[in-house]
Amino acid sequence: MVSRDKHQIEKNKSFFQSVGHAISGICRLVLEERNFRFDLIIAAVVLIMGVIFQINLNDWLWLFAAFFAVIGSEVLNSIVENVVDLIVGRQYNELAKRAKDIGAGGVLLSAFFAVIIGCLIFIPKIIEFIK
Ligand SMILES: Nc1ncnc2c1ncn2[C@@H]1O[C@H](COP(=O)(O)OP(=O)(O)OP(=O)(O)O)[C@@H](O)[C@H]1O
Repeated sequence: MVSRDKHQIEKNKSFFQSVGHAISGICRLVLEERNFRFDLIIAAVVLIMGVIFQINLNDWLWLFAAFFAVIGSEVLNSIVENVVDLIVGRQYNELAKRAKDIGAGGVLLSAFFAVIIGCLIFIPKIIEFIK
């Protein structure tokens, strides 16, 4: 979704205008970032598993922390990619590669954290279920 204030470069005039641009940014993430959509699908599956296994409040808090760690790093990675592309355009640049690879590394680390949280919460429950 493209913002209605297409050519605006001044500061937002109201809180609602700020929120509108923020929602437009989230829509861009969903529509244009494949990995972000993948994260949302995984989050939906984990949410369903949490309901099925009736996990407790503490487990839900850890899952939300893991979810927002991954989403946060995806957002930062997308910002890095866009800013790098804005600066270097479509030409190879060693510093551009470094910035993008580090951004991708941050996402990988947060995904690793989320997988550990998911395993610690669900593996005992799955073992209990199949016993
Ligand atoms: N301008 C550039 N100069 C050098 N290397 C680049 C440049 N643009 C991209 N790369 C390399 O290509 C990789 C992928 O690029 P980019 O992050 O733009 O693609 P992507 O498919 O959107 O990545 P992701 O899967 O993380 O969303 C980067 O991690 C980097 O190694």
